[in-house]
Amino acid sequence: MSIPAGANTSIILRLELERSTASFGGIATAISEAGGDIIAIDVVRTDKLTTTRDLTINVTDSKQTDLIVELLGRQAGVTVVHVSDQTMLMHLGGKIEMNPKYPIKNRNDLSRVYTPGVAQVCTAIAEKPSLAHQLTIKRNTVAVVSDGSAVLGLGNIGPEAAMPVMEGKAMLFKQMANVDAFPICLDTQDTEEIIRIVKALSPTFGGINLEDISAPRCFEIEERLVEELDIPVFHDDQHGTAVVLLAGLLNALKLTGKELSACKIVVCGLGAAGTACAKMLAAAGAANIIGVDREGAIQRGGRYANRGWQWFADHTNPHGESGRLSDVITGADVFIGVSGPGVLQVDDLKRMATDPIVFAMANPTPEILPEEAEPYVRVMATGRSDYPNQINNVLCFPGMFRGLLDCRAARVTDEMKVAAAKAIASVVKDEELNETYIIPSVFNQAVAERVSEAVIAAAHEAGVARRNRDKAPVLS
Ligand SMILES: NC(=O)c1ccc[n+]([C@@H]2O[C@H](COP(=O)([O-])OP(=O)(O)OC[C@H]3O[C@@H](n4cnc5c(N)ncnc54)[C@H](O)[C@@H]3O)[C@@H](O)[C@H]2O)c1
Ligand SMILES: O=C(O)C[C@H](O)C(=O)O
Ligand SMILES: [Mg+2]
Repeated sequence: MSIPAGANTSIILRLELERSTASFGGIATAISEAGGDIIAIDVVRTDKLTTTRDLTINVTDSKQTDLIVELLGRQAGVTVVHVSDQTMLMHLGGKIEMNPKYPIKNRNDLSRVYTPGVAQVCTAIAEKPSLAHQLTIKRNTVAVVSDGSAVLGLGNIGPEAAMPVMEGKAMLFKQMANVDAFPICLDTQDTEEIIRIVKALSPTFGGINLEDISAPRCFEIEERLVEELDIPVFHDDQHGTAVVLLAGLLNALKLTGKELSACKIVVCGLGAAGTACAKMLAAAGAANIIGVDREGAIQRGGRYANRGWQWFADHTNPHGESGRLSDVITGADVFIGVSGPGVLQVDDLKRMATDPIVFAMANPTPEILPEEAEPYVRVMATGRSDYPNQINNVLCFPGMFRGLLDCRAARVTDEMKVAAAKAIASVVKDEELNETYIIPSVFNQAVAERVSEAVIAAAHEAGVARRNRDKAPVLS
């Protein structure tokens, strides 16, 4: 079992201790020497010779766990019976389940929810398919679709391994915005096949949230589905990320007093998230964006087979800067990382402009760890929940879909995204704004509410809303 660096999880160690030889003081010292923090001790059983205890210990990564087990193994009279991880335990059997809205208590109920009564509802929908929005789960249900090709920053780990992330997204949809979301991980990474399957699934759903599908395939998949379906399709890693990034950056710039249009912004990792973030920043007025991927900076005027990179060649790097990240970071006001772990070094930070803003958003491990970066940056954010400024698309997708479903929007427009970004930014009041509070907490219920209201207003303005909010559902 591998726990990513800085994951800060808890493990439970079951220890069998020989009463005559084991020293609890020695055990506690060994754990603390390894960097672990004991937070609970439970006695499981005792007999004349031995005592068995469960120790709950906070650890930061697998190496710490391994060291604890090794040091305890050296203690006289101590046997490590097993190690379990609380994060793994929370995933036993998956994280979500389906529940009926009503109990079926008698034959009368049965004949309404099922045969024969249900036939009346089926016939009504067959005569008027749009009634599916009122008489089925379509009204409040979103498919979270992944092919497992770009799961967090873990890469192409396949559909089964993607499921825990998609289940987590479904939990967040429900908790933040009361949207019923269902994880669907596909055993194909073929663009045409994904489009065909999602189209075939669409009658069940009121919206499609594409998740963790790698660039550049994700661009074509989303575009075609938007064109060919009459329900909203939203690639979260592109647009959700871009929305939240813009919200955080607008607030961070208020602190540094710099104008977006005057900032040099380096975007590192030009995949789904990086391309969408750069497009959003350009639309908001950024004029000096430089995109960097593994091979270095994208050159203005260059030709690239990757259509995301071609956008960078056509629209960014106005001064023709070249080289690797460590070259183009010189003089940058803002670093946006959506690439992978450890890409940014402390020396790079030292070459940035005054009051640097660093959003190291790769998950689960950021481009630079906050504790390394903090002394050299003015505003720091990561994508993770264990850091105060969490720039994560969870601040967008629940409220975005709540709004889309409520007004039955046909699609997501650029205006809706900008409105969502401003709504998120507005939750942090100017008088509250500071270096460790540029973006609201994901637990702030006002976020999803404000995002959905902003999305509904923008949908009506753009003429893509198909349901007036104040209207009661009509059945004919
Ligand atoms: N915080 C958030 O809300 C959020 C949202 C979306 C994605 N992300 C993170 O962003 C990262 C990318 O996600 P994606 O969906 O865009 O994936 P993707 O596969 O579409 O793109 C990743 C890109 O990063 C590049 N890259 C990887 N390592 C690099 C390195 N060392 N230097 C330069 N470029 C590098 C790849 O070549 C690729 O172009 C992941 O770590 C993901 O977890 C964070
Ligand atoms: O899943 C997350 O936490 C954010 C984002 O969708 C990612 O892929 O990293
Ligand atoms: Mg994602």
